[in-house]
Amino acid sequence: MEPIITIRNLSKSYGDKTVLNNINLEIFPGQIIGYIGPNGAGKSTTVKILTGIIDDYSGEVTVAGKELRANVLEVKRMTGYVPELAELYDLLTPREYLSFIGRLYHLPEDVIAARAQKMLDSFGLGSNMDQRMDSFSKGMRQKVLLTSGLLHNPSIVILDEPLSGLDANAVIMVKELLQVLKQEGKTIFYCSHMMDVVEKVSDRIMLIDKGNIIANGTIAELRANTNDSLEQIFAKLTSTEDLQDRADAIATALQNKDNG
Ligand SMILES: Nc1ncnc2c1ncn2[C@@H]1O[C@H](COP(=O)(O)OP(=O)(O)OP(=O)(O)O)[C@@H](O)[C@H]1O
Repeated sequence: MEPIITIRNLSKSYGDKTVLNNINLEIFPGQIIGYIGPNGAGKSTTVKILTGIIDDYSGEVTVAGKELRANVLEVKRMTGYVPELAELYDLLTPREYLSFIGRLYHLPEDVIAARAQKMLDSFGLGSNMDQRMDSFSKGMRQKVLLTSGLLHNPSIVILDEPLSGLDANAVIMVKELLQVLKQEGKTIFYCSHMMDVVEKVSDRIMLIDKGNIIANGTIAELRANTNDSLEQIFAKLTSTEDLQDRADAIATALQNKDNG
C-alpha cells in the first residue's frame, strides 16, 4: 500500500532555532496515528506544515501522491483540521458558522445544512443551532469545531487535543467516531498529551522530542516486551530528570519565603 502522507528530510527553523530536525515519516491510509511529544517538541509545527499554514520549510512533503507546496489547495480540500484552542467567530450561530465554513469548501447550501444539523444533533447541540456561540461552554465550542473540521468529509483528519473540554459521554462518542472514520478508510493524525487515550485509539504512535522522531511503531513495538504503559514509555524516552524531583522543587520554591 502507498503511504497517504510521506515526509522526507523535513526541517523547519525559526531564526537560528531548529524546531524540526530532518524528520522522516510515512503515514498509511486507514490508520489512526498518535502524534505525541513534550511541550515545544514540534507537534504543532508539523501539523501547521501538513495543513499548509506554514510553507517555509525544507524537505519534501507528499500528500496522496501530490507535492504539498505545489498542490496546497487540493491538499486542503482533502484535509480536515481541528486546531486546539481555536478561535470561533463566536458572534455567529453554529448554523451561520458552519455555513461559512462549508462555503469555503464549495459545498452546496443544502448539503451544508443537512450535515450540520445531523452532526450537531448527534453531539446533542441540535437545539443550539441558532444560538450565538459567545454563550457556549468550552465543550459546546469544541463540538462545533469538530463538526466544522469534518463537514467537507475529508479523507485526512488532523486533530489537536480533540477531546479538550468534552464531557465523559462526548469523549466516548468521539472515540467511537474515530473508529468509524477509520473504517471508512480515512487517515487520522491525532495529537494529544492524553497518553491513556492515545494508547487506546492509535494504530501507530510517533513520538517527537526536540524536533526529532525518537520512536515510531505500534504500541506493542514501543513496549518491546515490557508491560510499560505509553505514559511510562513517554517518560523514559523524553525525560532526563526524575519528575518527582522536579515536582518537589516546584513545591519547595513555593515554600521559600525569599521568593516573596
Ligand atoms: N512563530 C514562532 N516563532 C518562534 N518560535 C516558534 C514559533 N512557533 C513555535 N516556535 C517554537 O518551536 C518549538 C516547537 O513548537 P510547537 O508549537 O511545534 O511545539 P508542540 O510540540 O506543539 O508543543 P505543545 O505540546 O506545547 O503544544 C518551540 O520551541 C516553540 O517555542
